[in-house]
Amino acid sequence: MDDIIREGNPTLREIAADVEFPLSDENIILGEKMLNFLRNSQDEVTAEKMGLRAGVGIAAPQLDISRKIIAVLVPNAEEIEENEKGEEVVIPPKEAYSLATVMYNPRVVSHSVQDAALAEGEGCLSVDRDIPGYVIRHARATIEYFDKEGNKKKIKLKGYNAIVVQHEIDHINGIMFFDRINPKNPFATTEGMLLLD
Ligand SMILES: CC(C)(C)[C@H](NC(=O)Nc1cc(F)cc(F)c1)C(=O)N(CC(=O)NO)CC1CCCC1
Ligand SMILES: [Zn+2]
Repeated sequence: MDDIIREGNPTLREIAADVEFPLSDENIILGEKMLNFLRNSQDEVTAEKMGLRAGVGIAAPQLDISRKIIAVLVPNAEEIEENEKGEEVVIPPKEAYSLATVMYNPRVVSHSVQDAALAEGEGCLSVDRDIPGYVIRHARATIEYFDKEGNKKKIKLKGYNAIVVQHEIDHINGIMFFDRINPKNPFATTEGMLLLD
């Protein structure tokens, strides 16, 4: 999985192919490998050993495979509380992840008029440079996709989950995050835009 291709590789600018159903074993295994890559990258010990940046999402084109497959793994934050002795106590989240899935042929079927952007801007596993600016995305988006059993799913996303999934769906359509930064004023905001921190 360390063979993540970098910007400049034409595959990142292609519109990837829809996957066929029933899924081939190859496409099922590929999805599992992508999700495992994200798990490994979020495990400090493994990430340190493999020199990985903690990933929350990845798209098949980033592995030089031009197919409409994405994997997302968004961790829920743990709570830090103080006990009666004033000691900090770490409370693990009820659910480890707010999103943990492989999506086949995902697409945005509807979205809010309102935009949103991460206040910190975005990066990308395929981009080895910092590109400042607000990446203008939909604040809320309804996503249709197929799961590995071939079931059609429809989910409504908002907040950070909406950002991650839009970032990955962009990859299977040949769009990079910096395409969505205002070239004249990278920190320009649109009417009513949400800034997520
Ligand atoms: C580019 C990189 C910095 C590695 C980014 N990671 C990331 O956001 N890590 C992260 C954030 C958390 F909130 C909690 C956590 F556990 C880890 C990322 O994976 N991506 C995915 C990517 O490049 N997919 O192609 C970029 C993000 C920018 C906005 C959405 C995804
Ligand atoms: Zn990316």
